[in-house]
Amino acid sequence: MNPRPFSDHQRGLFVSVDGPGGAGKTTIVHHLAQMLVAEGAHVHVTAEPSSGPIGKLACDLTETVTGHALACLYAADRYHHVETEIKPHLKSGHTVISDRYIASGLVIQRFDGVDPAFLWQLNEEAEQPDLTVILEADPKVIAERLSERGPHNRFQYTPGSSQTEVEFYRQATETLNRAGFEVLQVDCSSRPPEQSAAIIRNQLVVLLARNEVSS
Ligand SMILES: Nc1ncnc2c1ncn2[C@@H]1O[C@H](COP(=O)(O)OP(=O)(O)OP(=O)(O)O)[C@@H](O)[C@H]1O
Ligand SMILES: Cc1cn([C@H]2C[C@H](O)[C@@H](COP(=O)(O)O)O2)c(=O)[nH]c1=O
Repeated sequence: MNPRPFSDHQRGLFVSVDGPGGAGKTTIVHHLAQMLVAEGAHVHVTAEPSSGPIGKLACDLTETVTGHALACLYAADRYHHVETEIKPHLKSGHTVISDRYIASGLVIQRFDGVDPAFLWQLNEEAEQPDLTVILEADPKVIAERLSERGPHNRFQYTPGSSQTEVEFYRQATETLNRAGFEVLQVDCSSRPPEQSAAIIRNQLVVLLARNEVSS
């Protein structure tokens, strides 16, 4: 068994982490990055909305623009993010971890009533991650985490939003599975974030081993 599985690969792995508001995406991404760096990986942590021009615009407009227009803006940011930040880092051997990616695009704009089929059409040509992580959690647990931490955006203010979002993520996961994405569902209701990160890390080791066998 290779003791430093992440240290000697030409192209890095692309991992996305999505899930309902307050599930723990940012916290788990932080632990995962620390874990991979400790094992010799070059890691680039990124997020959506991206820090690029379209991401900044989307961020500025999220409270005032709704529905299809906002969905298009987030999808545009995603395609630009892939070309200008994600692919260049993958090419230089970084493992890229994105805090939110396609699954968020399939879920969040549904709160504004956008049809999931439209959201899929907008997003289906974006780069497929090597691993798409979907955090799952009991809606009651994440509603409590959200109220302790405080909501980050208008989608998290509505009572019952956690319950609705968990269901939207379930449907998005089905769509991604049907489209052939490598999806890992991690229930983070009662696990400490370090353990959720370790589950993701272990799946990446499996993927690296699989890639070695097939190359
Ligand atoms: N087991 C756990 N796993 C992850 N986060 C947890 C856990 N228990 C408590 N938390 C806390 O939940 C809160 C929400 O976490 P975080 O901000 O990482 O979520 P998020 O999914 O990135 O949220 P958002 O969608 O609003 O960006 C944080 O205060 C975090 O410390
Ligand atoms: C990727 C994506 C993001 N959003 C919105 C939702 C929030 O306003 C921010 C994300 O901030 P957080 O701290 O990670 O919760 O971006 C969106 O509406 N649609 C998307 O596809």
